[in-house]
Amino acid sequence: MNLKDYPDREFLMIELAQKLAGDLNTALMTHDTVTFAVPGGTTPGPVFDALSAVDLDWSRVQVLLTDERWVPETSDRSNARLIRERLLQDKAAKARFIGYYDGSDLSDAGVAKAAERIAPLLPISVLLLGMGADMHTASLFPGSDQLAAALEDDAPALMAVTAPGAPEPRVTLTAQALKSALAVHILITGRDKRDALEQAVALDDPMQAPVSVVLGAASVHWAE
Ligand SMILES: O=C1O[C@H](COP(=O)(O)O)[C@@H](O)[C@H](O)[C@H]1O
Repeated sequence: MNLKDYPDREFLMIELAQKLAGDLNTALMTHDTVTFAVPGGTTPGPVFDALSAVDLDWSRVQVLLTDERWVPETSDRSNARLIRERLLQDKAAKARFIGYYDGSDLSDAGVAKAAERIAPLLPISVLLLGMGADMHTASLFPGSDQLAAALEDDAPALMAVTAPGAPEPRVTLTAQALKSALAVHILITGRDKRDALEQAVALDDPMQAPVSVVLGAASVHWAE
């Protein structure tokens, strides 16, 4: 793991946006289209704001979510809503967004269809992940009934999962889809998440600390 410590959050968000833009540009040099997988949640909004203004060939960028809460975009818990409002703006409005939520009840058949839809977009070219203070990443949650299956090497790329204590079901990219990404960045802020990161490194056990599946390959970007 490569840990980058920034003097403050504003600097972190701008620097990380530049780094992601550089990785996307590099991928665009050798591929007609590239896949950019991004998290939802409360942390990445400012990175998306900065990235949306960057001049790159967004028309060849396919944006996927690392995970989604199974709610419509009218909900402020919708990760797709965050992506539309903060990333798919300005220059990045030309990117193609492939969301998961389709208004159906979350069924195995529905998730299998969504997994089929994203299969041609894999492997991920550039992956940005968040992490919770409970060491979850994407929607791979410690204590989730589906975690062991989602960590299997032969798991489908996308699975329906439940997060302990969360109000709605979710879908998540599984460990194998995340691990196949060519460039991996994790964005965390605050002392509690820095402590959680250190705990994840010490545990080195994906069942207790799911984020550890990607730590070996990741650059972790942190500011207080
Ligand atoms: O529920 C989620 O949590 C993580 C972390 O979110 P944050 O609010 O602590 O930044 C996020 O990466 C994931 O995409 C989201 O669905």
